[in-house]
Amino acid sequence: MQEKLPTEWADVGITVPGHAKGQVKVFCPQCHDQRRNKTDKSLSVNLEERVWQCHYPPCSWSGRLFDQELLQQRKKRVYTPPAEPPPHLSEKSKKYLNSRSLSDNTIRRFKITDGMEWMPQTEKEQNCIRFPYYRNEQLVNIKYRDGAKNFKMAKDAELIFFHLDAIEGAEECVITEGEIDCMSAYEAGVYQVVSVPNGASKPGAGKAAPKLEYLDNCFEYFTVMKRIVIATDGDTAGRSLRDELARRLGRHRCVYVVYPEGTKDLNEVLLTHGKDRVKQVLSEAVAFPIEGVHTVTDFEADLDQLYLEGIKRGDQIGYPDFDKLFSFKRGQFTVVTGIPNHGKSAFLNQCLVRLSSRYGWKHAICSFEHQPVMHHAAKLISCFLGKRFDPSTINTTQWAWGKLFVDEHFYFFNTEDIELTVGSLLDKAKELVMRYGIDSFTIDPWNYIEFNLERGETETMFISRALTLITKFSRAYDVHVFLVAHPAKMSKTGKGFDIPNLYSIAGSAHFNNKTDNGITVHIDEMTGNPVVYVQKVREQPYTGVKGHSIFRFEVGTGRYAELDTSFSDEVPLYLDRKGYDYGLLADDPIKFPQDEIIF
Ligand SMILES: Nc1ncnc2c1ncn2[C@@H]1O[C@H](COP(=O)(O)OP(=O)(O)OP(=O)(O)O)[C@@H](O)[C@H]1O
Repeated sequence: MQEKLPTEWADVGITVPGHAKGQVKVFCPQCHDQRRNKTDKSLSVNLEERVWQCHYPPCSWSGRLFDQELLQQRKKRVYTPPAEPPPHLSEKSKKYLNSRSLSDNTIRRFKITDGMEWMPQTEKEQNCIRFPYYRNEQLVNIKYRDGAKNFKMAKDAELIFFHLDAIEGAEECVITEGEIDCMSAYEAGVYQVVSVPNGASKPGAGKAAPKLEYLDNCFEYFTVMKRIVIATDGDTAGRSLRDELARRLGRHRCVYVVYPEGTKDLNEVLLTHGKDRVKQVLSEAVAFPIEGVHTVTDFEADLDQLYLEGIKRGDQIGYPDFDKLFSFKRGQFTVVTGIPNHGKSAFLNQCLVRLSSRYGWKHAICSFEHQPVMHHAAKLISCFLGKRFDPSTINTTQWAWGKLFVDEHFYFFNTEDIELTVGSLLDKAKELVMRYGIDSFTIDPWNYIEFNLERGETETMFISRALTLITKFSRAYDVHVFLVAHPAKMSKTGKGFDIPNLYSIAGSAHFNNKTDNGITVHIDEMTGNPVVYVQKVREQPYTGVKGHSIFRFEVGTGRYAELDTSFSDEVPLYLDRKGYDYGLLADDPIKFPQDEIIF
């Protein structure tokens, strides 16, 4: 089925006056023909947000336009390489590069040129240095940088590493945070060096980890690599990029640069201390702590950052009560338990959907309960859209949107095809970290895992070993692992089944001792409401605290709403400007000022 997501007003039959700005009222193409009041412009159109809503209640048609560029980039991956720029470099730009200790030879080697270019930041043409990006000697992209350090990449061009051809077939390389640092390493005689194309974005609360689209596009260049020296800047943003690069490329083969006092990147080292020191700094790069014994010196910079910024709360999924109890952090291990059919998987689905729609989390799911995986995808689409899975409730536009959303954020294991030991599931998850940068991994449920007991090992000993492996994986790969586990048979009192906790899980008390967090989903038999109990929080009170939150469950959509709040029946329409660039914020209904409603 080839649906087209609307990108122009004409695609949805809306006519807006050419000069219109802000918010306008127009005839609704869905209901105007059937209306008796032909003068009623019942459709409110917000031209900036690119959303609309009909205020004639029987119609209530609403929707949003999609960003053509975003869709092209994301779905079709159609890129347009820029034209080869003229080989001109002004004396002024050359002087600037020379002043950064870059020789004419290096400037020529990297084919640096300059020329006038329209810059969105200043809204005028500026003289810009052009850093060309090649793959197989073909120009793929250009970075333009003006004198005030504003930069932009070529329009619709593919994001790849700068100087990529230099690492083809290499077993060792250096990755820098900018072109000048990359050229500085080259200047110092380190030739297998590349730079990320768009620096490091400043991390912030509620902001997703840096998205390394360029790594997805160049992944094969790193498959044979044995040692990767990460030379991002020594500031907070640079460290965050460093950590994500190492997570994606595998910490075991990555080392990172520690800069001499008073410098924060390779170019500063070159300027201040010269070429030999650049080489020395790169050769003395230190390993990421994976396991073993550490001293404060090993992680001093990160510790200082913790001191300055404090321990951060994790990502909150947007339920006011539940958010006070619990937040989600990568690198942790959470067990979800509850009596069969009380909604463990359903609640987890809802959490995963919200973590994606709010923060862009990507999830790998090994679910034995949800097979074939297509059915699971359908449930997630329903939950995301807040619509029953039925063509009469989900129109083709919403359907296309839902598919795009699940396609971008979920990777499903086909449980028929894989060995079901903890080791092999984690190996598969490691692959997905490196290939797609997954943020969470769900195993649902535990009792399908094969117990491959070692000689003399009891079931309890095996569980302990398996949970240790999972914890190590979550820490080393900075992935939140969700493990759904059933309780042993629960006893029943007059008020219904007892509420299970981590000690109730069949097999071992290790489920309590060896996990970071424990959540129970339990239907209160007196009220029928699902109640979510946060039973254990390792990082109390930072990640959360113990307590419970009462929900309602919408069977048709699989959505949860807190007790006194309503289910949003709107397709999420908002463009989230707060940081996450996918532009979807589920459950936020479109808002128009009430006083503008005209019937
Ligand atoms: N609170 C609820 N009210 C009504 N139906 C529910 C509720 N919670 C879940 N369900 C439905 O019950 C079925 C089982 O839910 P789910 O798989 O999430 O439960 P579970 O606790 O994970 O069960 P199991 O232990 O068997 O895997 C699903 O069809 C789901 O839609």
